[in-house]
Amino acid sequence: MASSSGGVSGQSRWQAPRLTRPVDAELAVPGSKSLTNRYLVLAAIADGPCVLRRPLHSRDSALMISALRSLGAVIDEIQGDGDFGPDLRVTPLQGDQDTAAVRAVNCGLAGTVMRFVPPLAGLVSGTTTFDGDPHARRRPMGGIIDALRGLGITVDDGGSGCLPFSIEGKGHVRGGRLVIDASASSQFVSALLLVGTRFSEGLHLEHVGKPVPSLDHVRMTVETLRSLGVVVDDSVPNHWRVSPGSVPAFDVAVEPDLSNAGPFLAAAVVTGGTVRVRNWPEGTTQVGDQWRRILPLMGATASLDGDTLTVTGGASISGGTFPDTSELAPTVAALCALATTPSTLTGIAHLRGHETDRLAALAAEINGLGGDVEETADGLVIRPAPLHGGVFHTYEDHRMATAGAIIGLSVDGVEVENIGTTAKTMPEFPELWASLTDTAGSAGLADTGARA
Ligand SMILES: O=C(O)C1=C[C@@H](OP(=O)(O)O)[C@@H](O)[C@H](O)C1
Ligand SMILES: C=C(OP(=O)(O)O)C(=O)O
Repeated sequence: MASSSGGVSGQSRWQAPRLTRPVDAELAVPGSKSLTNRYLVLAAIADGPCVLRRPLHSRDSALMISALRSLGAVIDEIQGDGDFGPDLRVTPLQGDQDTAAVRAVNCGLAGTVMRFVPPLAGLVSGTTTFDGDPHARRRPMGGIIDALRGLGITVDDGGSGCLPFSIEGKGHVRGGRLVIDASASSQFVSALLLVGTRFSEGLHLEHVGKPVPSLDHVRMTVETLRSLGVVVDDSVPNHWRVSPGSVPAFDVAVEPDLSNAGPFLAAAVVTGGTVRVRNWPEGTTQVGDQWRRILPLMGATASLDGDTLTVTGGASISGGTFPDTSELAPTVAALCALATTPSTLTGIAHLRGHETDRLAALAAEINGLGGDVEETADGLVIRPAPLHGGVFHTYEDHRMATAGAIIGLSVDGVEVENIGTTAKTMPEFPELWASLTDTAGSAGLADTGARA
């Protein structure tokens, strides 16, 4: 298990395994980042101790655990049956924190920590400071800072609208009606909904502005709350009403991270092979379930038999139009860079505020390997072009690193900078990728003749 909450690792280069034969592999992937960090926040405000089974253990979950501990939650590792680390028992925040102490939260580069924890800190008496990695200071935070002020919580951000900032919690929040602009990140909405039931008047949140991106993640928040008995009304677009109440103690199994299954499924598409992912949920709110729809558009087949998703690549990769791919976009873009026909990715302007400006990064790195990628106002146009080897820079972005690995499967000599950045949500990536690529016999960098 990797649970480092420290800084990012060094900028070493990793030779992406190059394959000339189809993969044939079966694997399980670690728990969902989005579900793990939602359940952790909800457990911290629950009525009694909660258990998370098969949670994610990664930098983002470790940062969330540290943040919740600093606010007063007790989080213990307990024995479980997962392949990727222990289960977690969470004893919620008590009302008796030391209000004189200043608590410091390191958000790293985790959107879920920098957006989900501040509203929770507003419910705790005393000062909490928030900061993160250098790039975290450039990620959008305005919706959260404005919301906290709208809720009567004092925030000192030095006028920046970004990290770092400090919050003076009063130990209670009245709540009620609140209007925000969540066009930069769905996480602004999720953050407020997650704790809204603990506001004495609940929460009536309204979004005004350009559309909320990554709406699947808001639906995940709403369904997660409902599954625990919290009453949420989302029947009117851009309005969410959370009834005042409490979160009953819970014991949940965390689904595998279906977004992080993407690069492995992509390996089947790139090599014309087959990849089976175990423990695929029958019903889920994860955006990664979209792989079952997206990969067939690229010429693959995808079938869910019991709890195993099987993807088999076709004779070549077809490009297409891919709207609103959210956090799947870097994986989709990597596949499009290897496709035989052009592709357009739309509805992802907000990716400029992710771990890095993902539109600029994908265009620069794919073009650096000879690709033909153009940035548009809200996405990318990717045209077929013969790719060559080179360094694929990753900008501390786990999904850039996995995008480089996907391209490296069929392009000689791709070196991915800082593969360790995958520890943000999947520290096991290099080892799982090695086991996957071994199934086809890694052909080495000098080999030629891959299908794609
Ligand atoms: O709530 C969540 O767990 C997430 C919401 C999305 O954020 P944005 O709305 O900022 O894209 C997504 O991209 C991120 O990876 C996880
Ligand atoms: C955008 C992402 O992460 P974060 O939760 O840090 O926003 C992501 O994982 O693709």
